[in-house]
Amino acid sequence: MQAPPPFLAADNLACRRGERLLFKRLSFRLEAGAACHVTGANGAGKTTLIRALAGLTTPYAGEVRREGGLALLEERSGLDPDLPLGKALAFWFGLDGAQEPDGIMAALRLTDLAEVPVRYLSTGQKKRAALARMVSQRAPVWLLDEPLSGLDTASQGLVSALVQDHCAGGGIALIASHQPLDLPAMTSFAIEDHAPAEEEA
Ligand SMILES: Nc1ncnc2c1ncn2[C@@H]1O[C@H](COP(=O)(O)OP(=O)(O)OP(=O)(O)O)[C@@H](O)[C@H]1O
Repeated sequence: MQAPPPFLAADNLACRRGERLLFKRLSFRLEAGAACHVTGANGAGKTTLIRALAGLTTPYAGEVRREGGLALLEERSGLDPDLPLGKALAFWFGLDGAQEPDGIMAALRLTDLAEVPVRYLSTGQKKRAALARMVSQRAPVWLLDEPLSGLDTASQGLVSALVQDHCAGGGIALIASHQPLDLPAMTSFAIEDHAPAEEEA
């Protein structure tokens, strides 16, 4: 039986951190093939939104609904710092049942780094490794928190191409980034547009 088409929806979402209400009345629905860019200044609540969408934090109000598996790219990659990159990724590729681990390594320009311990990798190299892990999960719904940070221009282009391919194949991508993104047919919203009035915050 064919899987139902993926979607990701937020209905009237509100999230707090500590005493502060970060955003409220945030609603959207992303269908198969959609890419959405969430912008916002440091501390505006992008990570909080991503974590709520991933089900890692309980929203203060509202609901998240989703059809389809989820892959999350966040600051922590989960890669063992003491293992060579190839082995650290192979652990996750095994769990994820990745079909083409060599192809994923090559696509993210990691092949030549396979023997380098994860802790020696540069920030950008670690980010590309985390992206490889995410791609290997073959989940239709991608949540990416600051995927461009630490990447040079060429690698930023790589991320855009990956997301574009994913969406062209019927996937969904929600990308939180304070950096500009250039993807065709991408929607976007600023998290500040959902900030509560000062007396509510
Ligand atoms: N455990 C906590 N208790 C209270 N406030 C917190 C907690 N964690 C984060 N915050 C605050 O919540 C706000 C939103 O944080 P969040 O990480 O979602 O922002 P962000 O938009 O992702 O920022 P950045 O672009 O800097 O990563 C920040 O002002 C932060 O200081």
